[in-house]
Amino acid sequence: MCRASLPFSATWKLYLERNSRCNVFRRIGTAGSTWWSPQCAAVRQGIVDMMHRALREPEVKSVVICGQDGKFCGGADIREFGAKMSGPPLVPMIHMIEAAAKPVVAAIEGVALGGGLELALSCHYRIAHSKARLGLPEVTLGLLPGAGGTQRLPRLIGVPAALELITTGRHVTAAEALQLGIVDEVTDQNAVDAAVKFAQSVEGKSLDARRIGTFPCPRPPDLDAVFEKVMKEVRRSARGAIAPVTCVQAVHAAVTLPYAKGMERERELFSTLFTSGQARALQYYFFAQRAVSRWSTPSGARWDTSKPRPVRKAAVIGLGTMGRGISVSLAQAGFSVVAVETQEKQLLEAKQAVSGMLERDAKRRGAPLAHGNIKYSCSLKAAADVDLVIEAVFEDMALKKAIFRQLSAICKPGTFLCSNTSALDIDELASQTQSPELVVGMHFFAPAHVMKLLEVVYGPRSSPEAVATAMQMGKKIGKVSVAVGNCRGFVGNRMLKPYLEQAFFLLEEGATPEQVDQVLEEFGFPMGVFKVSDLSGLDVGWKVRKADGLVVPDSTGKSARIQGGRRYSPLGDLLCEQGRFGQKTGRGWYQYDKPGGRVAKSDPWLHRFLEEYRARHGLVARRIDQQEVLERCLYALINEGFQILQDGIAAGPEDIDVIYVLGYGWPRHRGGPMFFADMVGLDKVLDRLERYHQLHPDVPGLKPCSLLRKLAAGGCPPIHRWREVIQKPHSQL
Ligand SMILES: CC/C=C\CC(=O)SCCNC(=O)CCNC(=O)[C@H](O)C(C)(C)COP(=O)(O)OP(=O)(O)OC[C@H]1O[C@@H](n2cnc3c(N)ncnc32)[C@H](O)[C@@H]1OP(=O)(O)O
Repeated sequence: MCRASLPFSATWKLYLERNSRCNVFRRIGTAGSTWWSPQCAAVRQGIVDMMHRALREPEVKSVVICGQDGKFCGGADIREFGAKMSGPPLVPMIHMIEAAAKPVVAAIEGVALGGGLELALSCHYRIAHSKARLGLPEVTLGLLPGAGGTQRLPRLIGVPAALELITTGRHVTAAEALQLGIVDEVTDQNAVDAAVKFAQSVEGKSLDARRIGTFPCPRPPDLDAVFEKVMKEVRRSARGAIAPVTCVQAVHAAVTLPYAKGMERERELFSTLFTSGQARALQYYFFAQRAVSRWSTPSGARWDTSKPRPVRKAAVIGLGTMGRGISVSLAQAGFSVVAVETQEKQLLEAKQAVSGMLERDAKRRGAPLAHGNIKYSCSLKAAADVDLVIEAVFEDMALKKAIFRQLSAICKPGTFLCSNTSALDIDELASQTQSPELVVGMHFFAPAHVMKLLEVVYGPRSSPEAVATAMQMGKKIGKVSVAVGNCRGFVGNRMLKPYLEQAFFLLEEGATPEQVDQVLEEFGFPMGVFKVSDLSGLDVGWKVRKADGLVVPDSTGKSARIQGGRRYSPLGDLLCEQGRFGQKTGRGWYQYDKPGGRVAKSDPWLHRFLEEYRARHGLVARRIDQQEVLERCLYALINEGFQILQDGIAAGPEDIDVIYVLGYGWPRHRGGPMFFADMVGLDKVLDRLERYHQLHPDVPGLKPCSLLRKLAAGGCPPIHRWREVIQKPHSQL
């Protein structure tokens, strides 16, 4: 028996067990990480050498490949993808294992992902621990499984199931893997011991039927129709991402070509993806999503020095759409929840709605119901003994202030008071309380129980403990929490403002909502800016603009287009004055078949309205090309992102990018707005902004931010080096 041990990324070691009785382990190789690094090369070399030796030595009858520290293999080290590959290549190694004349068994504990699963698929048998997860997540990194995964998996589990796993990158449990036929056995006991036992039980048996590469690929009878349908669906949901489409092409090759030719095709397709900008973007995003948990604030508070306080019981104040979603999230994560709504009728409605949401979700996930965790009350006093409160009432500063004053008097000392405000000043709320250091923002995104993003907003007085507690709370309820500073709109909504503003200006200059939306959707947003506005309700922004004094009594007059010396578009206000609030009224930038309708249709009324508006203001419509639409909307948003970095509101570009991908539909395969700027070239973004600002000097949002100028003047350093430039001003304070 030869036992080769393959740990995931931390330390790679390879052991030889001469025979299972004498248990002599010999270390063959140790490495820092995975397939691509020189250390990985040592691992591959170790496997190759060990396999040769195991096959040569007559006393070795079978081989078990297992991981170290309870993890089989998480696949390639993504950080090493740029490096030159050395050592034995992966694919021949996999073929060598499959061709072995002695049984090779994979003992899968922890994870078998990507190249790790492909290695397991080259083994003759796979035994998994019941808690193991398996998958081919390459597509989420802009790649395809390039070590035979696209050719072997369909041969093993059939084309439809393989297509689903490969194009989504979904991880499956050991139980599902068994059901699908990916593994041969699942055990609750020690998987390595089980694999050793299994290997001994199959010693000497024929392996002819165990080499997946030799299997014929099952061919669906209606092959063309199946692939046409899948391709259509994948193209629709990929929104411009190339990897899922390429994955389908690779699986198609498995069905239509002999194995060796299919492998060649897989390699060709893999190479095109490997060097693509989308793969770079997705791999950047993979690390960005992990980097945001290592938060820091300009005052020096940090994730590794700030200790969160335990939270067992939390209150949600205000049970509108957001409060309901937040209550559901908390209850599902096992928190005791006190849900407060002051009006009896609304409380009852909310209770029914929350119960319905919990029931539907429990059914969908096959999980137990979390009803028992929620107590409903009409009184704020019910929050007296909670550890943390999330206020989620209307976006009205006076109302929120009154609630914070009351909560400060009612809640036990030390209770964290959080607001779900999407834009209002956290410091102003904190100033209403006796302990401003306990106040932070927890900005959820609608629907709050579904959306993965949480902006945790620290004010100048928020304690590191309060930030750490809110960040940890977010993690516990399954959100990706991003710590951001306090300013109007924080990061996400602040950047949205110049984006929306440009969209309005483009309409004034001759574009239509359909044209602007089409350009943005082709870029990869699920919905263009006007469709999103219709969905969220045009009255929301109108209310804010009114509160800001931007909406003048006569929005049709000439002066309405200038506010505070800068260009302003009253188009949104004019629509609201007509009662056009979007989907909810059946009319907005588009028309819908009924109030609440969802399918946006072009509205001739709106086009006439735009023409009349332009005529009234002496604006001559011009032809606006796609490039201008995209650049003006996106570069204005990106420019605000640089300003946010300069102001220290976000600690790094990763924070902004994660917020935009998870909260605002920015296409993941484009990495996020700041990554996109890096890809386009900071000098090019600067140049275009300068040009647009020259043409529109009354639009401050188009004036390039000095951080962007500084980065461009400094030779456009790559995005991972921006922090060095950003952090300098803070360190000099
Ligand atoms: C021919 C082609 C051959 C092979 C192609 C491939 O194999 S591509 C890679 C396929 N594998 C993956 O995509 C796995 C990605 N990782 C994960 O899904 C999770 O990290 C995992 C393994 C399930 C562990 O999750 P957990 O929540 O326990 O930890 P976390 O995600 O926070 O990760 C811990 C740190 O490890 C870093 N890391 C994880 N995976 C990789 C990787 N593949 N390469 C490099 N680094 C990886 C992760 O970034 C964390 O470190 P940090 O410093 O915090 O960023």
